[in-house]
Amino acid sequence: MTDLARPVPAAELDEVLRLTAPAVWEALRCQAVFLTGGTGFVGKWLLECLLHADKALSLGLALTVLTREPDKFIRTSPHLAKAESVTLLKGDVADFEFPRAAFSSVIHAALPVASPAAGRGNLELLSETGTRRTCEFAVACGARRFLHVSSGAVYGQQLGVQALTESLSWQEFDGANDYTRAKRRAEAVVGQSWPFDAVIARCFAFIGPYLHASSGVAAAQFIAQAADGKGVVVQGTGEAIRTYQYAGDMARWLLSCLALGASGRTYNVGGETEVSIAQLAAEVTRIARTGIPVEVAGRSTPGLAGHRYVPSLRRAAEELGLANAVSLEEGIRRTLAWLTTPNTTRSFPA
Ligand SMILES: Cc1cn([C@H]2C[C@H](O)[C@@H](COP(=O)(O)OP(=O)(O)O[C@H]3O[C@H](CO)[C@@H](O)[C@H](O)[C@H]3O)O2)c(=O)[nH]c1=O
Repeated sequence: MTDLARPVPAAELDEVLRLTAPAVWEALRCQAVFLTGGTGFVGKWLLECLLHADKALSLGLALTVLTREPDKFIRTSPHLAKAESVTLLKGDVADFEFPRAAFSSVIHAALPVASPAAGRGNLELLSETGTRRTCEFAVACGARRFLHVSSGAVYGQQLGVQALTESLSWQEFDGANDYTRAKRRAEAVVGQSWPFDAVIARCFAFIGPYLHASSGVAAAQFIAQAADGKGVVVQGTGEAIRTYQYAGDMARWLLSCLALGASGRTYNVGGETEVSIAQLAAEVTRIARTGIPVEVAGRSTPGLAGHRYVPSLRRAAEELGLANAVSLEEGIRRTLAWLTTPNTTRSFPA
């Protein structure tokens, strides 16, 4: 997959650098950061932004990325994997050998990977095991800060709730799907008593470079179809409601959570503009100018997050001063540009 190697345009990384509170970069100065999930969508964006800031601000960062397939990461993302301040550590999050180095921060962004043959409950177990292993490593390496990249999926179905707030609770046996249960289990591990500052970021839905159609999520598929000049096909009825945050905003928010989040606190990370899946398909089609009408297949495709998946962003705004800078329209434009213009260097309005 050659497109994996296409970096994020420098102008976007400059934008993240400019919009991030200086206190975030100062908190990260001279840090040794250990990252699980560094080769996924979230992890690659964090690496891009950290490497860019490291260079621009001479932060003196040392970034260690745990990966099951270092060779593949080197092959597909050499600009990240071979960066001077990046070290790759081969291993699985469930049982990796602890390196003997000290780290100041740990970011746990790894998703549990369960084979399709794995039985029910396996994803939960993997999620818990990997998170516990990462927390134990954070203790062993003396980390002071721990960012757990969780998901808004933990809320499950909250009927009648307009915007999901961090203080909402859920019943353990509420019929939630495997993914939701796995993410809840991971949060429960992070919530135990550890000797580091743990901050939980609950990530919602995103668009942007590195989100590939193969991820299976609707937005990535729609944008990829349009980028290929094809008509957008909505598999479901298109009635589900989502908000989408642009990846650069996501990375900026996550780094702010890591550096400035209160210990033991949870923050939603997501977009604010509500769209139905059908509206999203129409918007992608309009912006890409394919001229091909959206097809709504109306098949049963429940998605991972249920009908309404809208975060309250008040806590992130009030406590961390965070706001989204990239609109849904601009985010779609940038994602299309990334897919269709290799190594694009175009700049964006401030
Ligand atoms: C793939 C696909 C989905 N859909 C529908 C099903 C759902 O009602 C809605 C959204 O589905 P998806 O985008 O697949 O998944 P969704 O439930 O939003 O998953 C969200 O929540 C997940 C759990 O937090 C996150 O991991 C995802 O990043 C995030 O997008 O769109 C379509 O109409 N057409 C499609 O082709």
